Amino acid sequence: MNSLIKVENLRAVYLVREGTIKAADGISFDVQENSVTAIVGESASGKSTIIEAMTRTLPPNGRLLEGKVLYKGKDLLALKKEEFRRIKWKEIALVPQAAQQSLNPTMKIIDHFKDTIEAHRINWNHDQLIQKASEKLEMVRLNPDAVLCSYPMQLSGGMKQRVLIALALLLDPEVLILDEPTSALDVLTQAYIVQLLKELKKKLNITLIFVTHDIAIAAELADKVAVIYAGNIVEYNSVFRIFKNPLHPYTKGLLGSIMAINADMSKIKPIPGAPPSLLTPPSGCRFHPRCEHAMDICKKEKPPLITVEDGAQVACHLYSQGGRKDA
Ligand SMILES: Nc1ncnc2c1ncn2[C@@H]1O[C@H](COP(=O)(O)OP(=O)(O)OP(=O)(O)O)[C@@H](O)[C@H]1O
Repeated sequence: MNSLIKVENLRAVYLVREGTIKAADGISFDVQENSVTAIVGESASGKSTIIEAMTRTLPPNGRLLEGKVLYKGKDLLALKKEEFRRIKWKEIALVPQAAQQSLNPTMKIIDHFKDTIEAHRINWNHDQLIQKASEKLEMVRLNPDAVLCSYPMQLSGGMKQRVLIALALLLDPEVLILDEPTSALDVLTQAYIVQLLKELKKKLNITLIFVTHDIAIAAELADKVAVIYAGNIVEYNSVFRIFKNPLHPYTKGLLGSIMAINADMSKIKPIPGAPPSLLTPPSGCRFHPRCEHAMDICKKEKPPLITVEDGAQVACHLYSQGGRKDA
């Protein structure tokens, strides 16, 4: 498989009254063609910032300090606005976090499809639009006859999320990026959306990148998982190895916390402490204050993301300094 997207040293911050929030601090990862990549981490770890920086959708107080997002050899972050607009949606589509709220309550669903083609200067006539919109709605198992003439408030949360996925698929993108596609949905609807994304991936041979705070959803859907902690990727590994043989102490902690849902409560092993403030993150490895294996070097030097075995990548001095690897 080829690398379709290569993210290199992405650094993004937010300017706030108190200072600078270092939300994405040197993010690098490759996305293979036709693969599913999950970006996983706790709330406020910087997952959305990575997606927003990659898709040039940072809010007004966000600043991209450096980095590249290479897509088919072009740096998306260096493209002129017009050139980027041509790629966005037609080749790379985004369903942002909480996008359901972006559906205009006064517009029928058909008008949202119409707006999308107008925004991207596509000249379909009304019949073509209905045909394409219906095709995409059927793909997400919605009845076009009922949905196209509905207002958003007439649809459930799960239906709205499926409408958003259908809208994102309208121009047949090669890459679909979804930020928390299952949050704010009940457990059964979450499972339904995950199943649907699996089917779409198979049917359309599309490349998926999605953000979730739920590692169980990543396990279900992803081929590769990027584990984020406090604005850094601490581990980038195949989903199989993340679960079978996680490398980073933080990944192990995350896995310990999902055990609690499925198994014996006495096996809960929460990670001690709390995630740091990204205004004043810890020196060296940002995880060191919570890590039971922290060494002197961890307080001083940020560990680089290194490739260890079978393409697995980890940012931890236990691996880069030849220390204990059985942490
Ligand atoms: N517009 C903003 N202005 C200031 N700080 C922000 C802004 N957006 C995000 N942040 C801060 O940046 C950090 C990373 O936020 P981000 O939304 O990327 O995390 P996340 O992992 O996606 O969280 P969640 O799962 O809760 O959505 C957090 O500390 C957050 O409070």
